[in-house]
Amino acid sequence: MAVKLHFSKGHGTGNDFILFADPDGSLELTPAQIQVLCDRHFGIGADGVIRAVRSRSLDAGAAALVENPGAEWYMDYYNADGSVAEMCGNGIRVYAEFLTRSGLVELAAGAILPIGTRAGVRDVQRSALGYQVDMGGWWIGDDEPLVNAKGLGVARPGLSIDVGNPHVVVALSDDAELEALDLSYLPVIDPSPEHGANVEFVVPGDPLVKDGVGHVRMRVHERGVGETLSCGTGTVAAALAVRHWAGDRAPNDWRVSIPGGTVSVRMFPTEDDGEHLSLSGPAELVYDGEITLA
Ligand SMILES: N[C@@H](CCC[C@H](N)C(=O)O)C(=O)O
Repeated sequence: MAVKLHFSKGHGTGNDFILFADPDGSLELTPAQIQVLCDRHFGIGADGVIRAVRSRSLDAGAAALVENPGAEWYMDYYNADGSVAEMCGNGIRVYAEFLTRSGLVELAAGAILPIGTRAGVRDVQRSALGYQVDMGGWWIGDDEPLVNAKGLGVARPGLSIDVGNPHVVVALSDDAELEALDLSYLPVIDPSPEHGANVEFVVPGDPLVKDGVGHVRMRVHERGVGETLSCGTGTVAAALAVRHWAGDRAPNDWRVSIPGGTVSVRMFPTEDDGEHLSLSGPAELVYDGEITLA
C-alpha cells in the first residue's frame, strides 16, 4: 500500500536528515523505503532518516532502553542504506529542533529535553550554538586496527572508540594528507569490526591548543552512508582520540572543524567520578514536504 509521508528536511553542519513524526509508532519504514528517501537522484536525498516516535509506543526491547531515566520521545535513527544506528550526534540536535518547531515539545532556555536513543537516553538543551547534547560516557579500545583508504598510500593505526556507536579514529600528519583522501571508497579496517565502524581521519591543529581550546580538523566516512560533511558522534570521538594521544596536559575543550562547519566538544566530570562528553552545534530545518512511498 502506498504511504504518504509528511517530512521535514534538516541538517547539522551539513549532515542532513529526513525527519517525520510517527507519535503512535504506526509507520515503520522498510530499509528499501529508507534507501529511496535518502537517494539524492531518485528521492529526497539525505544521510539518514529520523522517525519521531513516543517511547510508550515502542516495543518492549527498545522501551527498556529509555525507561530509566524516562524520555517521552525516542529518536528512531536509520542510515541512508537502511541500517539502524545507535546514536547520531548531529541528528539528535536537529531532532530536538524538529520536536520543538512542530509543537510536539516545549523547550525553554535552560530546560533539559531527555531523548531516547538505541544508545540510551541523551539530554539535550538549547545553547548559544544551537543545541548542546550530553553524549554520555565512552570506551576506548586497546587494539590498534590498521586503516587504509584510497589516497592514503600506506595503512595507518587507528584508535577504536565507542560513544554509543562505533568509531575508528586515524591521525594524519597534515592538511595535504587529509585532502588527498578519496572517501568515495570504503576505508578498509583490519581487523574488520563485527558491526562496522564510522572512520574519522583527523589532523591535530598546529598549534594544537589556542587560548585553552584544542583544535582538530576531520573528515569522516560514515558507516551505512559514505563520506558526509559532518558526523557529531565522530567529532566527539575525534576530540577524545586527540586528547588521548596528547596526554595529560591536553585540554577538555575542543573545536572540531569538519567540511560542513565547526562544532564544540567538551569533556566534563560526572557526580560518580566518571566523565561525559558534550557536543554543541547548530541545527537547521530547511523545508517541509510530502512524498508518496510505494
Ligand atoms: N551522522 C551521525 C552518525 C550516524 C550514525 C552512523 N552512521 C553509524 O552508523 O553509527 C552523527 O552525527 O553522529
